[in-house]
Amino acid sequence: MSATILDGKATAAAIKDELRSRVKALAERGIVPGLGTVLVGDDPASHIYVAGKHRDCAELGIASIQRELPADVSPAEVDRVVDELNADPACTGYIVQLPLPKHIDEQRVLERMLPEKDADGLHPVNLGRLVLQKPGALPCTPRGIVELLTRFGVPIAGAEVVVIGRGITAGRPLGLLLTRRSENATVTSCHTGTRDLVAHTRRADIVVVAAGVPGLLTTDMIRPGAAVVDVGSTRVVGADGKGRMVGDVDPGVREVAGWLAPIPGGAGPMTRAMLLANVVEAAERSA
Ligand SMILES: Nc1nc2c(c(=O)[nH]1)N[C@@H](CN(C=O)c1ccc(C(=O)N[C@@H](CCC(=O)O)C(=O)O)cc1)CN2
Repeated sequence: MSATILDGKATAAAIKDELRSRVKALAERGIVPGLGTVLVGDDPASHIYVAGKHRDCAELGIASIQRELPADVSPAEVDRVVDELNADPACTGYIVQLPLPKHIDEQRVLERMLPEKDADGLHPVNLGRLVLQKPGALPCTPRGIVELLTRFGVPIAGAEVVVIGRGITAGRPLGLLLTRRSENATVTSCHTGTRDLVAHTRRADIVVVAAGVPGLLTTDMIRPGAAVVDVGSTRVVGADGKGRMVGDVDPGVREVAGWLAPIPGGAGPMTRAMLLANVVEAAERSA
């Protein structure tokens, strides 16, 4: 039996429709949310993601503020741009696209942002709020995964969830989100160095893979009927010389899993939709 596909593209489109009316309601009160982006360097994937974020904003009637900086920018210049967005009243929320070039300290830049303008939920204050189960912006990929599972009726409360990968944008905050009282899952945080990884994944009701290792999760590693969410995406060049994205989940898993959020078309589009939700919610809160 083939898995039910957790269609992130269609779900993100439905969420955008829901947000459109909320942006309209804000506009009727004279409030236009404005999303800022800070993009440093020439990483082609980052350029594509940021362009997608601004396309989404244009579709919904959210204003866009774009700041692009060269790969060899000085830390002081990045600080200056962050300070500028912190002070700009037209920018109601913004993100710093990750990863940053090696010579820029990511954590220092995130900490310089005003927590109330952090549209990505990656500022330490917002991550602390997540730990404390207080309201605040949530990281977009974890929020999108929980939303996707919920909308497709995948049981989360009481579920055994294994998250492979502990990065700051996906794996680590996802574990925190799923163990909140409102989600109530039991989470095991694994990584590529976990001893006997398969013993963990085989017990799980839900497996989320965000390790960036193509094909890491194979058919024999999951319980038949489990839900699987692919988050890791790696660009590879095929025999035809063309580039394409591959996930951390082996294609055979589709035949064993009960549900599958694939790459592409699963968690990625939900990440974009949740950024919009964070921006709209922040504007509603400030109104
Ligand atoms: N500041 C942030 N940086 C990064 C984040 C983030 O949430 N905040 N997440 C990722 C990149 N990202 C958004 O920023 C992102 C990644 C992937 C997708 C997506 O829709 N992917 C497609 C496939 C795309 C392709 O084929 O090229 C999919 O899965 O269908 C959206 C957003 C790291 N940095």
